[in-house]
Amino acid sequence: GDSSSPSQVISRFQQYLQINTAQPTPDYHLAAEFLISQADSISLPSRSIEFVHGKPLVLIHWPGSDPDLPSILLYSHTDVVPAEPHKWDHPPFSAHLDPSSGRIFARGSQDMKCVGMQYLEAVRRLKASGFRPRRSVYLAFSPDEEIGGHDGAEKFAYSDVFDALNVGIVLDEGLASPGDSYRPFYAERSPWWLVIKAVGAPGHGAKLYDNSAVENLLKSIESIRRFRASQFDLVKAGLRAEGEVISVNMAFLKAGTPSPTGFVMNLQPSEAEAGFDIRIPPTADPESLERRINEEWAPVSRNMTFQLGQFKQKASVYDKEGEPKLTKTGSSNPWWILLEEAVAKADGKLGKPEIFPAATDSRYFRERGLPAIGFSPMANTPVLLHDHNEVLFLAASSFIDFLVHE
Ligand SMILES: CSCC[C@H](NC=O)C(=O)O
Ligand SMILES: [Zn+2]
Ligand SMILES: [Zn+2]
Repeated sequence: GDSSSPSQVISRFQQYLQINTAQPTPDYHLAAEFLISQADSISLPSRSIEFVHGKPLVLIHWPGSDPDLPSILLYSHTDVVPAEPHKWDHPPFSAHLDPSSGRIFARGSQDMKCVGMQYLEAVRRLKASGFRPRRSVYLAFSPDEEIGGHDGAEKFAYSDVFDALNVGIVLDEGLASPGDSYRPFYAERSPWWLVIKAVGAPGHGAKLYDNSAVENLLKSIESIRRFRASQFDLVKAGLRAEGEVISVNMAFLKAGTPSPTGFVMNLQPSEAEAGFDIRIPPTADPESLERRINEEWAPVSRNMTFQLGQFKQKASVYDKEGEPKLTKTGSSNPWWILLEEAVAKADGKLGKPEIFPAATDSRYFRERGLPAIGFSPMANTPVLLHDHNEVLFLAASSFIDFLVHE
């Protein structure tokens, strides 16, 4: 039948969702094969590029009538985070469609196979209507976002292939909106992965003494929790948005002396360690956080040391002058105006520009000085990315309407 009928659109979406591209062993080749077949079916040239062996990036080209103009890059990642199947109502790679509620259950339904498919379906529809864009449009489907993008977006953004595309604007992922307006993102927080370690004298489990490793670590944990609460309070009071505060969450806690039956109970361990996922908005002062870590969270005076991972990411959010890299919003950015107009034409509401709370591949494009807007059009939808029972509400998300209006 009509290749643009809703059931065909949904069935193609399901096919994409059924490809298991979960980290750490994503089936990138099957995904690439599927995406290339989609490009073929709308007669668009495509290629699969392996910046790193076994990790293809699929690049699809819709040539514009004025190819010298800066192009539009519709960007998405093909990998998804792992799922625990027994905790889902439907298997995470079944793409189960519940016909009564119009919900599709799948890992990647929100993050971000829905967006990748919307690009393709929008192009399919526009092309069938006879529309030809003035600027060239590129669709990039990239690997490894969920593990940092180093073998995907980062290599791509710094490649000759990318330079030759003469990209003027990048569209990438955002978040679903529990309310009825769609959420645009103009920046993102920077991840710092902090491990703090305390050492101290071991001793009898019955003895009260100062400076044990666990006591030293717990003092830090208390201080970190106070800071976390102060940030969270700003959000709860409505004074700051989620992306505007520093988040700190414990990722692991490690201490104890192993024994054949578990842990030695009457020995206070000589080492204790904890790991934290910290996210810093581009508007926060990284030096003051580093000071806090040095003086309060891992002070030498308490026999503590620390390690910070993902420091590379820091450079992506601040430029060489130390200024945060934010994509301009509102009337100072003609692309922003176009997005506002497109959403309005599709009878949608656009929310306030937000800072993305986690990391996306957009940072590599912003780092290259390009504007990048995070936009995953799903209104009236709970934010379920990385969660159990990740779902897309077919009726609530405008699915493919927006891009057709752009
Ligand atoms: C810093 S690499 C990890 C990227 C990941 N992105 C989405 O969840 C994140 O944890 O934000
Ligand atoms: Zn994502
Ligand atoms: Zn993700």
